[in-house]
This record gives sequence, C-alpha cells and structure tokens, in this order.
Amino acid sequence: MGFIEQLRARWQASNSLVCVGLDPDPAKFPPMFAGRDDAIFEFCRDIVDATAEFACAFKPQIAYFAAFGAEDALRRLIAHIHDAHPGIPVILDAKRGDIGSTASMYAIEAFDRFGADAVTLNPYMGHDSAQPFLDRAGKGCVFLCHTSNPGAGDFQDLDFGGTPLYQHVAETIAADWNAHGNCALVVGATYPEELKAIRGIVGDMPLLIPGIGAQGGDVEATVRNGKSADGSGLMVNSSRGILYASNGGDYTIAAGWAAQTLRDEINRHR
Ligand SMILES: O=C(O)c1cc(=O)[nH]c(=O)n1[C@@H]1O[C@H](COP(=O)(O)O)[C@@H](O)[C@H]1O
Repeated sequence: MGFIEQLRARWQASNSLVCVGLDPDPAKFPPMFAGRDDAIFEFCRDIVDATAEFACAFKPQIAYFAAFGAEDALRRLIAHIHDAHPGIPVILDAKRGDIGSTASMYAIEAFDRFGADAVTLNPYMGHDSAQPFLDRAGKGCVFLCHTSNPGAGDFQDLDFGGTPLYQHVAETIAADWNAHGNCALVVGATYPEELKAIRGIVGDMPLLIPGIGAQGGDVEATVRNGKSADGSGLMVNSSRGILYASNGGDYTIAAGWAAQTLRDEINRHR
C-alpha cells in the first residue's frame, strides 16, 4: 500500500487527523532523561507509544536528530513505529530539494536509509529536483506550499499575473507533478484564508498542517477551511504541544492526553 492509501486507511481506522510531530530537544526532556546515552530514542519511543492510538501519522524532524548526531536513533525510531504501530505512516520532515543527482541521494536517505513513508520537500528548484522523489510512486512527496512562519509571504505571496506564487505551486503540483498520485502539500495553520484557497485548487489532496498550538494556529479555522469533501484530507501537526505537555514523570500520560484532546477538538469541526 502506498503512502496516500495508507494515510486514507489510517484516517478511517483512527478517526483522527492528528499528526504527532517528533522534534526531540534534550533541553526540554523530563529530568529523568539526564545523562542517558539513548535519551533521544527513548523519549521519542515513549511519546510514540503513548500517542499512537490518536495519530494518523508521525512526523520526525530530521534537524532535531542530526543536531545531536542521533541519526541512528531516528532510523531505529522509524523502525519502531513500523513494528509496534503498523499502518501509521511516517513523514520524514527534511524539506529537501536540490539538483536531480543530489536529490536522488536525498531520496535514498529518506526512504531507504531511514525507512520513511513520505518526506517533506521544497519545490523552489523545480520539477527535476522533485523527480527522484516523485518516481518513488509508493512514497509520499509533501511539498511546501504556504508555510506557517511569519516570513512565509516574502516570496510565497508574490503576485504573478494576478495569482500569488503559492497558488501557482498548488496548481502545478496538482496538475503536473502528481502523475503517480503521491503528492501532498504543507500549508500553515496560521494562514487559514490561504488554506481555503489551496483546498479549492487541489481537490482532495492531503494537506499537512503545522502551526497549531505554539505557533498560534486556530483548530476550528483550520478544519473548516482545510477539510476535504469527506471531512478528512488533513494531517494537523502538533510537535511541542504534545511532546512537552508535561516535564514531569507523567510526560507520557500528558502527551497522550494532548493528542487525544487535539483529535477531539478537530473532530468537533469536521
Ligand atoms: O514542514 C513542516 O513540517 C513545517 C512547515 C511549516 O511551514 N511550519 C512548520 O512549523 N513546520 C514544522 O512543523 C513543526 C511545528 O512544530 P510545533 O510548532 O512545535 O507544533 C516543526 O517540526 C516545524 O519544522
């Protein structure tokens, strides 16, 4: 089963549109992790096991592993998700994009080295930079379209013939890059009007929505403007809001509670 089919099946099975973001920052771990050699893996594994029931996907952010030389922890974490929670797809958040020959190495890294089911990609370098990822028909290609950050509009909102650049990105990916049906887009929860416009362009293409919680995105506006015709279509990501829901010995209970609460809040507006 390819990434998009797996995601659709998981939306159904879990009745959840929550994507649990795995951005491990050892400085924020509960004190009992201090001095542990494998703290990054162990913390993330505990969070995964506590939240899997409420997750439609997991999204590890590669920088939080690479910064600490913990790439092997990332590989083992993705293997753990697949072994312990089969059916939950893993999106490696790496925002790759480069000339084709280099991009083909990035595709090997994401899909073969780390075993991810999908990867986030930056479309700025154009079609040939995406091709090595698009060619992996069973894997998901999740392209930045309108990001969640304050500077998102610097380039993404620029006007081209009456249409902002981010809408050109959505149109081009939906019409030209999605031949294998394995594309999805990133749209920040902090830009609900842009989210509405993108949903209107891409039909039922899955959208990864970061920016809930710590970045200030609103759940109701996200779901109202972003859901597909059948009331799904979204992977609403929360990283810090789930990972660091408690800094005490109850960190797994708090993380599970945060994921369940977000799921329920999303479902109220579907
Ligand atoms: O591609 C992403 O996941 C992403 C795109 C974007 O526009 N904004 C954004 O915040 N992200 C990622 O989503 C996560 C958001 O984390 P929290 O703000 O803690 O929920 C981080 O891993 C970001 O790197």
